[in-house]
Amino acid sequence: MFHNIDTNIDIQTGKLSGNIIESEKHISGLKNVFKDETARSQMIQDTLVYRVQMHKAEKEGKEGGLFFGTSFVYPGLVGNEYFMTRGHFHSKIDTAEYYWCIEGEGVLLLMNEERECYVEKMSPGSLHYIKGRIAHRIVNTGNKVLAVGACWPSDAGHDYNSIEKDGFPVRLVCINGEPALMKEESQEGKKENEEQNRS
Ligand SMILES: O=P(O)(O)OC[C@H]1O[C@](O)(CO)[C@@H](O)[C@@H]1O
Ligand SMILES: [Fe+2]
Repeated sequence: MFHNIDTNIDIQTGKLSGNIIESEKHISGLKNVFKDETARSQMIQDTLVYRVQMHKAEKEGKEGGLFFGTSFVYPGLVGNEYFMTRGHFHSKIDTAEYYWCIEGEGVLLLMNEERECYVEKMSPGSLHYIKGRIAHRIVNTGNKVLAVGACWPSDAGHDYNSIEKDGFPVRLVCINGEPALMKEESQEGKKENEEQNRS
């Protein structure tokens, strides 16, 4: 009658234990993700930037299944840019995802296929519905771990290619100890500037 539970979540910290899969991203695995690649390459390469824990779900990768996990983004900077996840669109582009902040302070950076960005503040209890066709990246702007729960269709997949190619045009940087949004110059703006410099 009673079904055995194979996994538990610590609801204070988001930590999963039991039947789980864990992965870690260190500074060494985040080449070209941050703006200041020189700063990244000069850091201690095994510095942990984020860890993801996921429940090993039965219908892994199959239509109809769900994934559930917690991402832990550690506090830190690469140059003046806050530690963050790589960010991705879903391979099955229309699939959505829920995020909720468990502890810490941060920003959810969102981007549509036209590379237009918007942000949502993350603080304990904030709930974030990420619609399909929206790339998402978690940024830790605080000084302790940022733990974020997530639930998404298990056949959604991760598309990192478009992010690797062009990145997000908005970055979260630390200016005078405070988080600030830094917008990358648009291609048109760049061209205009180059033309002005030439004349
Ligand atoms: O895959 P990224 O962009 O490195 O983000 C970290 C993780 O956060 C999640 O969105 C939720 O845990 C995973 O799908 C993803 O692997
Ligand atoms: Fe996702």
